[in-house]
Amino acid sequence: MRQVNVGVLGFGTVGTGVVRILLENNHLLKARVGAELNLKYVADIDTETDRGIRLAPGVLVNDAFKVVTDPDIDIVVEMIGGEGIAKELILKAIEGGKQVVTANKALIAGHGNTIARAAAENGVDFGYEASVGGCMPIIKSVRESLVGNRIHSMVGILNGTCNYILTRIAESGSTFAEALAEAQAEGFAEADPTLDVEGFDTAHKLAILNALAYGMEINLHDIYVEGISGIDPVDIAYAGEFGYKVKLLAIGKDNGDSVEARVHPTMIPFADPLSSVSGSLNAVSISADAVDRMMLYGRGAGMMPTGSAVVSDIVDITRNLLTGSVGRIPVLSYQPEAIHKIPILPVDAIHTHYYFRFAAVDQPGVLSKISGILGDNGISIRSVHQKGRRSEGAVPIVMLTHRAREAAVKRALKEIADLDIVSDLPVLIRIEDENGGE
Ligand SMILES: NC(=O)C1=CN([C@@H]2O[C@H](COP(=O)(O)OP(=O)(O)OC[C@H]3O[C@@H](n4cnc5c(N)ncnc54)[C@H](OP(=O)(O)O)[C@@H]3O)[C@@H](O)[C@H]2O)C=CC1
Ligand SMILES: N[C@@H](CC=O)C(=O)O
Ligand code: NA
Repeated sequence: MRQVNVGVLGFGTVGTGVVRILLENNHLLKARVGAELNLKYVADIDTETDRGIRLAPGVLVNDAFKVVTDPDIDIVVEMIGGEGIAKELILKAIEGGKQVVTANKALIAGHGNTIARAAAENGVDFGYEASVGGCMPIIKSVRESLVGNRIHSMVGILNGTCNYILTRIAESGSTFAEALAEAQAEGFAEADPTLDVEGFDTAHKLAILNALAYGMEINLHDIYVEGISGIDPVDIAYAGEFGYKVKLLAIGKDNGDSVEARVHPTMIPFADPLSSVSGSLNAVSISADAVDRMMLYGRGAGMMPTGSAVVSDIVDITRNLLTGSVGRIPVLSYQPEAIHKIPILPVDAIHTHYYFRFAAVDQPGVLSKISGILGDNGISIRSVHQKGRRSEGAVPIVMLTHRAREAAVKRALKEIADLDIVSDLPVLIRIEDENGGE
């Protein structure tokens, strides 16, 4: 039986999950793959910490470069993270003709075009299923299962940490800080958790999905990103009164000549299946011409779910090695010469529904002034709700709108914020609701 030598770089949360699956399910993998997946090296700068796994003598090393330059290594599994040494190691491995697997979405979102070109030039496979949606086979679905479809849109919950935090605030009354600390303790969060809570991790994943779905170069720079750190629990509570949940969504849509790409807290109706995705779970709803709608759901973060996706790439690549079919599936889903720069629609040009909350002085005429400004900017109000007094002298006024253009909304909110009768900056949360009226 052929032996395929695997070297794992980084023995942290995900690296440990990968090693556990490779060792504990070794017989199962052998029976399914028809090859021996031999864990030749695990490299980590910390070789002292006990990860609860017994490795054979000589397997644990502290120099990742020793692994990528070892002529016997067939597959390098980069589990270090970040855009520094990880990029150097991956490119060195590819240039040395090794197959590479990673879960590093920050690196792919920032340098995926270069890495994909290097992989094609060197005739190697580059697997990154774990980089989006953890264990959910979203990369495989877009690249392979939906290959015959024109994809209209992808709307997803792609960050386990944010979804965990929003769920804990809504359902257990936890504070933001408590919920984040729990997510970190579970191993969901990035080494720098601002990547999670400010929406950048979700944007990394959306940049990857848009490239795969639309044949565009990976473009992180033009994605509109707003995280959850500014979310006030009161808006989560009001959302519930209107039949909405607040989720951090990644939204990618084909608009013909351009692509919509945005990440922001969004209100979605209880009837939308995404609204019941809780905790660290992820889900993506895809709309495409042949399949109509398809949804994927599963654990988006954590040691074993993410490890599962990494092992699926190791196995795909091993099968390609065994059958001489490396390079069968283009790294970025399209043939390199068919990948183009496609513009991302500026967020000011989008049309959607909105939730606003104003802190207004409790006096006659306030409502008519606010609604007058909205009307002058062509924004049609769906409903208005005056809530109980929240702070001394200020009354929360909550409004839901029909579909409006973002540029007009921002202009109107600026005019309203400048009124003497309005204290605090108005709160804006976008709504994705097919039944929200035109
Ligand atoms: N955690 C999750 O649920 C998910 C993570 N990912 C991605 O997976 C990757 C790994 O994440 P995660 O496992 O959480 O991160 P961890 O921080 O838990 O693991 C990274 C490991 O790499 C080690 N390391 C750092 N520098 C080197 C080096 N030069 N050589 C060898 N080892 C090194 C770190 O050691 P030390 O701690 O001492 O610095 C640490 O043990 C990231 O790209 C992340 O974005 C993707 C999906 C889910
Ligand atoms: N930090 C990420 C890990 C998986 O990609 C998350 O919370 O989803
Ligand atoms: Na995945």
